[in-house]
Amino acid sequence: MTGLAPAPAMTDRKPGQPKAFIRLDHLTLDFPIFHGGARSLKKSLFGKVKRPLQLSRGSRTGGEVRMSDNAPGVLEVRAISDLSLTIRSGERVGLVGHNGAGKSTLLRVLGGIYLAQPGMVTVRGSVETLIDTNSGMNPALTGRENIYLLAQHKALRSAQLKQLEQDVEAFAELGEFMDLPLRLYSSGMAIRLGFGLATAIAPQILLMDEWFMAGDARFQDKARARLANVVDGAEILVITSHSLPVLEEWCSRIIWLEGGRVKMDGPASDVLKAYAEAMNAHV
Ligand SMILES: Nc1ncnc2c1ncn2[C@@H]1O[C@H](COP(=O)(O)OP(=O)(O)OP(=O)(O)O)[C@@H](O)[C@H]1O
Repeated sequence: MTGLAPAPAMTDRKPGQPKAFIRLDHLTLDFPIFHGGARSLKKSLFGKVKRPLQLSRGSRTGGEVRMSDNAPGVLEVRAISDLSLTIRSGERVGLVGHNGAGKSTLLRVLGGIYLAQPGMVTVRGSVETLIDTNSGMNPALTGRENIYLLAQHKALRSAQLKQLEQDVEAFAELGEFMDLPLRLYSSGMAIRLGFGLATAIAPQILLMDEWFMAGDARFQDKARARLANVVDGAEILVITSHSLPVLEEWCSRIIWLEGGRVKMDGPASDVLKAYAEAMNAHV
């Protein structure tokens, strides 16, 4: 079946380009809580104690709910807290942690979607962020026109454009819908195209959320084969997942986050073992 063919080894690397590199220095990221009932929310969260509670610290859900240091009276969720780490070319990194530990937020910071507040983020190399299969696509355009859009964005030459078009068309298997506007696609069809586009060109740094793999069972098999090819072509992989087998298979290093901080960072086998033990102890 044509759709099972892996992605071509197309990369966006230029000759002489330096190796990919990620460094975070003392990164903190707070989300202010803007809510109609913020006053009553504040009362119920903080009213029962004399000084502000660090509500979520040590618990297994969410970041720390706190009063803002900068905006008096404003509540915020501290999703990332004073985080420092370095990821080098060749590393395959998995992020684990409880719900609300900060995994997706960290991925978005690395992808430039969220800006660091205090702290410094250095990301060297081209980045592809596989978080949402719809991102970067224009629903008013046809599938084929969306392929041209990507080619334009990546400044591909015409031979590369042809290769990209053939590859995505074979993968997505959309038939005549390839020449119809995206807004007419079912969600599964849009995922096929979005996934095909997002995994057509291997970046230096690949950031991936586990939700990106969602889809029907047959599509998942195809997607895995294709993804493996793109991961091989990338210098750095950072993936968030709750699936330990997925992390075991894909990652050499695991960073375990808890309340926006690093709880453990090391070889995948060591960290996953400790993490699984901690999870079992909480059941
Ligand atoms: N856009 C946002 N606005 C406000 N708070 C947010 C936002 N995104 C995340 N948060 C908060 O930041 C904290 C970290 O969330 P994040 O989505 O990074 O966690 P996660 O580790 O990816 O969780 P999960 O495993 O449940 O997907 C949570 O407490 C969450 O409530």
